Amino acid sequence: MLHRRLLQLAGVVSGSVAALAALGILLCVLHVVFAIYAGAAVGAIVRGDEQALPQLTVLAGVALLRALVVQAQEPMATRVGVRVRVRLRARLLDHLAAVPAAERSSGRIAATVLDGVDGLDAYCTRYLPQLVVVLLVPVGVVLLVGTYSPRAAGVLAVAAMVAVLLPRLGDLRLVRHGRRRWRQFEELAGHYVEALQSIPLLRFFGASERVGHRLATQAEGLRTSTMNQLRWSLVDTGTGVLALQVGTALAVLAAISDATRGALRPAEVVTVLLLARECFRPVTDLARHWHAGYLGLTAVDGLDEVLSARPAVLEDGRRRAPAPAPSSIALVGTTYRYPGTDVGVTDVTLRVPPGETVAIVGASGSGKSTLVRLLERDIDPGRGTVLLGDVDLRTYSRTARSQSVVVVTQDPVLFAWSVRDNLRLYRADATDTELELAARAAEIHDVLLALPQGYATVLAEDGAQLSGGQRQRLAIARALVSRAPVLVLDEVTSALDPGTERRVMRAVAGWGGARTIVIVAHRAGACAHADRWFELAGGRVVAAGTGPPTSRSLTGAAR
Ligand SMILES: Nc1ncnc2c1ncn2[C@@H]1O[C@H](COP(=O)(O)OP(=O)(O)OP(=O)(O)O)[C@@H](O)[C@H]1O
Repeated sequence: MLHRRLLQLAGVVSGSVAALAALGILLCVLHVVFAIYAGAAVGAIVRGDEQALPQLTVLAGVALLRALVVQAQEPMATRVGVRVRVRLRARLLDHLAAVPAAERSSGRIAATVLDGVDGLDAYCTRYLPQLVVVLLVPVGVVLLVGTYSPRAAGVLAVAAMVAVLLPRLGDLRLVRHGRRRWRQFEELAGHYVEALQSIPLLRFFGASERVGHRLATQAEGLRTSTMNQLRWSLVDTGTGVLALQVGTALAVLAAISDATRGALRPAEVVTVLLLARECFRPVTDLARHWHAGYLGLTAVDGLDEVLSARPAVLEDGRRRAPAPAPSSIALVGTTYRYPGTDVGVTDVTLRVPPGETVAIVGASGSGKSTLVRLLERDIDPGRGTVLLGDVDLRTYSRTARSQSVVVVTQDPVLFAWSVRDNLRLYRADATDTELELAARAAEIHDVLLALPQGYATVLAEDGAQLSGGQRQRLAIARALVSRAPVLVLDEVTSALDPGTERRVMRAVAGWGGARTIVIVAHRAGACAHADRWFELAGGRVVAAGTGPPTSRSLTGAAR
């Protein structure tokens, strides 16, 4: 079954498929030559003819060649498969990078990027070349058998058509239901990942049993639909195999009856038998490859969904140099609405002069995080502009932007790398001394030293062996190591006690002498060093002032 969209997705190289098909056809030709010589050799042996020896030598040669072709087929298919997978995964990951984190589901994406792409590989490198072989070889073999026994050829032709076409009737149904099964699989994968990531939380709230039951019900649904699929698929394969066995038996019977009438030499019955097998071998191989490649067909919707996901920002900025330090950052008449809603931020204008520290305060849901997402260009404003160093943020390339603006959130991502490598995320060339200075400023140095291998300790996934406050301080140190002229700190001290919060933020303000700092905070301790402040409410700037935010604006924020 050909699927145009799947071929486009794989960017499948027709030359590679043709080469794989050519090897398949060559293998069949060798089988046919073997069948012809085997019949002749049997005849010669029965007659006691001295021709038997050269014919047996040819047979040995053909068998050797066949082994060589089989040896060449597998590595070639693997190479083409690797190309298809690498190319498609690169496209998928490129698209995913542009999709805002909030709109991604890790489990579903993992299912598509891993299993879906693997299925596509099997479809392109196994099923498609074999389809070409099936379209050509059985026809050729039937014509050849016709030169020995037209009746046997007639039987073979009918049986081959049944073996090829009958299962294809069920294929459409299989693919339709397979796509539904794939959806179930993606959803289950998504829920599994979500549950795995929150096991401690689920236990804490006593919800693990409930979630376990829900997953079990979903898994049972997937099992039922998989078994249904398998049943249909077995019927498919069964009809094909039946046609094949009956066809071979009838063809041989027809050849034997020709031989008894003297229309065929007895040894040639052996040739017809071997050729009949060769007529059906590509068909059984196709059925085998269909089952491997069928996953790719069912995953097409998931692959399409990732590739057609609308990127939140169009990355076409050409400015390659990061903004100079210090740089201003500003929002000018900026409005952003979340798709399908009327919430976000409205007509926000605020300017953070070079080297200044500005605090953004506001009640929960007032638009602070939305503003941060605009500053890091996770989203683009519907109206207005974000300016970095008086230049539109959109004109910076992704790399230049990430070297210019570093955002730290209250729940930072840490990698299962060594502490040192985590600290060097933004600057691979930072020296050990620079790492230590930043860690001391963020008051995390002693904690890191106390780890089993100090700074060389490899963190657990997402820094799981650290407390919330320690993770936040490590992320602050990491941001300090960077040379980004703008730091955006989004409630980065929410897990620290008031004393530590004050000290760390004082060190950050002192450290960032030439840096522009935007602090999003609910507490006075986090913004005690601010040069000016803005208060948001309902997505708009409702108050502003110089110095740290007033307790009134902070209390308003806490309301
Ligand atoms: N992905 C989203 N899709 C739709 N609406 C959203 C999304 N994220 C935020 N919102 C809405 O946009 C508004 C502003 O949210 P935002 O997260 O910016 O507030 P916030 O001030 O950062 O809140 P908090 O202090 O609780 O983090 C809220 O009404 C929120 O419900």
